[in-house]
Amino acid sequence: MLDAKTESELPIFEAEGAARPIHADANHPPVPPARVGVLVANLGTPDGYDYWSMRRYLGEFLSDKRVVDYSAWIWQPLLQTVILTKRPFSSGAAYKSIWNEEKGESPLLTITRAQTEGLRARVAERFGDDVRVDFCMRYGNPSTKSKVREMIAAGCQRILFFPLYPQYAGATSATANDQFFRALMAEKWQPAVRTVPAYFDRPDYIDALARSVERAWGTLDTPPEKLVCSYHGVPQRYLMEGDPYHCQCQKTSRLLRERLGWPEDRLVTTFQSRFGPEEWLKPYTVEEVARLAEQGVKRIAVIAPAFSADCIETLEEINEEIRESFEHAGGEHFTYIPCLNDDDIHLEALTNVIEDNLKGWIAPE
Ligand SMILES: C=CC1=C(C)c2cc3[nH]c(cc4nc(cc5[nH]c(cc1n2)c(C)c5CCC(=O)O)C(CCC(=O)O)=C4C)c(C)c3C=C
Ligand SMILES: [Fe+2]
Ligand SMILES: [Fe+2]
Repeated sequence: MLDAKTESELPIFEAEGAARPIHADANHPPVPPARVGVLVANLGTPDGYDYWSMRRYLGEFLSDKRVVDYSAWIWQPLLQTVILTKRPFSSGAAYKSIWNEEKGESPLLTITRAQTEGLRARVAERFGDDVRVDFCMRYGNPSTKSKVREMIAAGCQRILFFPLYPQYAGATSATANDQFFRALMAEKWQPAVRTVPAYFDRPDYIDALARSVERAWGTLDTPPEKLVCSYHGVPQRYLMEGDPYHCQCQKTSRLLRERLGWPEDRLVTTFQSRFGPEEWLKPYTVEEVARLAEQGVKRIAVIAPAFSADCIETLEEINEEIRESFEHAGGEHFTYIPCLNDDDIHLEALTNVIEDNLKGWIAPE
């Protein structure tokens, strides 16, 4: 008979599938059957919109050097005294206006959970029960660390980590990956891992975006004159330092326009959510929609292709502040096109991304 130690070292993927579970005894911990994990990650969100929840969340977020890369000697005193004294109030009020009161959480969390449930069902259809799908957040809860730990405890000896950002940015995809690797540092049994790259140029993802535009157009008697593609901004300097986010946003817009069969001037690419005194990627959405209105454009639609789920930046900033800027400058009809969220066509595209990235680890049934 094999002793327990030898048995735990058995190859994990035997020809016929997962290894047998090993039950605990006094000299050995339990070892569940081997599985594959898919861990979806989004940005994060505060636990509440009160001052201290907001301060904790913004403090964690804005202390991330991938997000704000100033020297800690200069940045931390400013952050801890000025910014974290004021911003939790203004951001808290913005979160309050969009909060999912029924569930006691932000829309980003509600939608990310719904996306995960949809992905779990689709992945189970394609791969059976050997793949576990869950989600985590880069900042706040559920934390990346807690979910990595759960996956390992559930027997995931291979983990596919999937930051849900169509375009790569150091401030989003890279920091999510950093946090994933940090979580692995705390584990005795480190699984084999892969990270999913940006997926903005996949035809199935572009098709999902295009269909959401066509759906919005179908609900309107008169079509908008312009579609504004508003991406979350980053400092212009990050582009100059090699971050490809700007180029991937521009390409997303081009591919979307080509898929829609539109002329160049019907779609405008802009960047939103500027923070701090530095110059960010331009044109700024809030200024550009006002400029369009001043030039006589009466009807626009705005879509936010950098966000896989609606959140404060879309529901509050675009649909309230940016709408106001357009209307104040003389615009008459503003349509906000929701993010792809848990739409079937989006989840199908994301499941395809997962399937492609699981190749060589596990095959569809
Ligand atoms: C300060 C610098 C920031 C950079 C750089 C940045 C990049 C960036 N962010 C997203 C996606 C999201 N950001 C969200 C909220 C948010 N972002 C910043 C700052 C930067 N983001 C702040 C301070 C906040 C909090 C809200 C506020 O106080 O204004 C969110 C929404 C989270 C939610 O719970 O709803 C998302 C999503 C991308 C894609 C990106 C760069 C590519
Ligand atoms: Fe942001
Ligand atoms: Fe570029």
